[in-house]
Amino acid sequence: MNKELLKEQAYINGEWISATNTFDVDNPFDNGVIASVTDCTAEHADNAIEAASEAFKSWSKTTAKQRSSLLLAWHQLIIDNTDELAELLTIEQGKPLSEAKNEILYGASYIKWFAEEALRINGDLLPSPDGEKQIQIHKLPVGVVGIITPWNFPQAMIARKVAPALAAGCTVVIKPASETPLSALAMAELADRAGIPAGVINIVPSTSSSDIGKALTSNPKVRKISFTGSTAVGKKLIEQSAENVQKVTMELGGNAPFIVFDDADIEAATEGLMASKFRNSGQTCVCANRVFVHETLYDEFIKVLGKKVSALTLGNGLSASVQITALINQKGIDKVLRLIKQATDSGVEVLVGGSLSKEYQNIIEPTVLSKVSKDMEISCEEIFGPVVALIPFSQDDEVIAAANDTSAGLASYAYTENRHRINRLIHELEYGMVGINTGKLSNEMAPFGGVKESGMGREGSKYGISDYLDIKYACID
Ligand SMILES: NC(=O)C1=CN([C@@H]2O[C@H](COP(=O)(O)OP(=O)(O)OC[C@H]3O[C@@H](n4cnc5c(N)ncnc54)[C@H](OP(=O)(O)O)[C@@H]3O)[C@@H](O)[C@H]2O)C=CC1
Ligand SMILES: O=C(O)[C@H](O)CS(=O)(=O)O
Repeated sequence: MNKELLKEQAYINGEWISATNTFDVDNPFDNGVIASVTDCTAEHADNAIEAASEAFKSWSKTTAKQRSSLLLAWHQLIIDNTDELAELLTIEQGKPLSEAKNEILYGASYIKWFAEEALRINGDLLPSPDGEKQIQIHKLPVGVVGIITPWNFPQAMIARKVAPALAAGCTVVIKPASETPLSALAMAELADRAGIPAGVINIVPSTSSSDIGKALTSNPKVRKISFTGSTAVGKKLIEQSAENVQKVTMELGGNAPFIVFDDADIEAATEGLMASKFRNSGQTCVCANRVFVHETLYDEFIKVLGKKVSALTLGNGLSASVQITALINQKGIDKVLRLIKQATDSGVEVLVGGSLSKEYQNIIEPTVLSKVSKDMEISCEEIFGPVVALIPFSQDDEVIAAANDTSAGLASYAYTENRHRINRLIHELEYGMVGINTGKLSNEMAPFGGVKESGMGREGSKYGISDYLDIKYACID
């Protein structure tokens, strides 16, 4: 592997910084150690915040064109280094190389999108009630942004936050997941090569995540927190951010319903389910988590689906054509096996898979569970593994109520050709995103985000940059 982009130090104020302690990063497939990374403390975070605060003074005064061209230069370097970045991502996160390449391009698409959006941050000139004063509206960068990201998309989740932040004129301090810091550090190296000035992007890898989180939320110089991860941690960060009334963007856990109605095309619906469920071996917050299938299609559906799931290939993400790979760590494996066991102990039937692979220690077999009930733990928790939980249903009212019976509200999916039903689902499904006849929602031009306990704010699209801007109103007589 090309080691040029494998960085093991923190990146603060344009410098690569070592520390007394380091932590190991291992390959989820075989638990082999691939790097030893600087283990930052709260003091490093404080230094990074100071650097970002100082850099903000000049970065926020650059022109939109200057920021746009630097983001485009960064985008191009990421594209030019896609293969190296993808290989690094696969060895630290585990996903198949083909998916890692897609993630690099997906993350890069946000950088290109917000390079363009930087040029469209427009204010307003409004009429005043008395017709005599001038009402000016200015959109200004919020300031230093604290960013905390998860291990499941270690490059794209950073790009999806840093791109709008920099486009708006903000500067950032990033704590990547300790499972997967290498992708973040490689992106910093390419940002440096692109000419993004020192202090604009700072990265503090750390195993002391709560200390770094407290350093970010307790410092009044940090004006915003952007987080993707579990709802539990998101709630803590929202609570902590209240101390300095920081803005927050939260992309939290999901529990996506995937509803197959009686008029659905079974071939299309099973294809959509495969795409939604097995991406990243089921470790995404928008994976189909509960699969409701109309009773009239149920037997045919499980036959078609079972064949496709049984054909999935398992192995090392670096091997071509592998589709299902290791889960991120033992904690993730234990959680999925616990949910499967609780379901089977309650009488649920295993149609495909159901246990740890006999050939690969950290891979769970792609699994299909039949006749799951909506009240089982596997229906109430985010599975985060390659497991399909099938729930039969008969009435529209019943399945919409069941789909909404969760504190999550991120992604939802339905397969039907009935226009009236589609209109009803779009209005009645309590989710930030609804996929109709598709299992793939995410792209840079759409507003990604949830409602209820799946978070707040939107990432991507023309809406994504407003989370990094303040509105200033000037009244001139
Ligand atoms: N919505 C989404 O996209 C995601 C949802 N999840 C959900 O979260 C569950 C747990 O996954 P996991 O990766 O452990 O997610 P976590 O929420 O635990 O971790 C996400 C990020 O938050 C950091 N973190 C953890 N605790 C704190 C804290 N107290 N203060 C500040 N930062 C903190 C982590 O650092 P550290 O490196 O120390 O863990 C990591 O960088 C998954 O099973 C899934 O249900 C997970 C990932 C993505
Ligand atoms: O955190 C996640 O799971 C990602 O946001 C999902 S996606 O944006 O890659 O679909």
